[in-house]
Amino acid sequence: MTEDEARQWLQERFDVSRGTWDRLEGYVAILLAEMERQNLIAESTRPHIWARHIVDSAQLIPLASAAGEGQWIDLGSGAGLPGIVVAILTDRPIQMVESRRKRIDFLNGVIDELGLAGASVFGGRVETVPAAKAAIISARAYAPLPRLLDSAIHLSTEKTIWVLPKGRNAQNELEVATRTWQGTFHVEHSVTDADSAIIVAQAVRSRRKVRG
Ligand SMILES: C[S@@+](CC[C@H](N)C(=O)[O-])C[C@H]1O[C@@H](n2cnc3c(N)ncnc32)[C@H](O)[C@@H]1O
Repeated sequence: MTEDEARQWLQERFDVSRGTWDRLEGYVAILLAEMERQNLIAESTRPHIWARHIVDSAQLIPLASAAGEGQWIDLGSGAGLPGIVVAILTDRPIQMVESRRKRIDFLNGVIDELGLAGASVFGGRVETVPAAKAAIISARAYAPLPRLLDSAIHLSTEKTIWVLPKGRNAQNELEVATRTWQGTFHVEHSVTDADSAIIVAQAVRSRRKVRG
């Protein structure tokens, strides 16, 4: 996908208004400027930021469209991917979880600068976020699936839709995870990278028996 195709994809999928384009472009500019201070995205992806990061994040939104009302929680948000993109393109309240101080400050700065009223940051480890009932949970390049589920199951209910972009390892990670986790899992193709996949899951629960 070229950068032009990426913008076109966004326009067609989200019917992006002028104000929303301004925010997306504002976010890209802030992110690239911050790269002088911290390494937020791989240097090699800089010229392809719209396809590799903005669309790569935005494609999660339609995959979670069946979710009920409630919060979207994004684990290990880092640069704000997909959290900030979701906050710009949807009205859903979103909480980004990030443990590194410099990244927490960056995310809060983006929220302030772009006026993203529905977005907030939990500065700390995912494992320490108070129990919640997220409508949607996302995690991009945060942790392998078994560890990801272990760390965040307390933020979910049976209704939560999990949207989890993965590289080539999606099928392997799924096989390992389903030894200890059950639920409805399926794998979607990524629109930005033929080799990548997105695991979409619901009704995730542990197979481990609770001892009486
Ligand atoms: C490889 S980066 C990916 C960032 C972003 N999601 C993206 O796709 O560009 C992983 C991020 O997860 C954060 N992280 C890792 N383990 C975490 C944990 N247990 N709790 C909160 N954040 C965590 C790291 O600080 C880092 O910013």
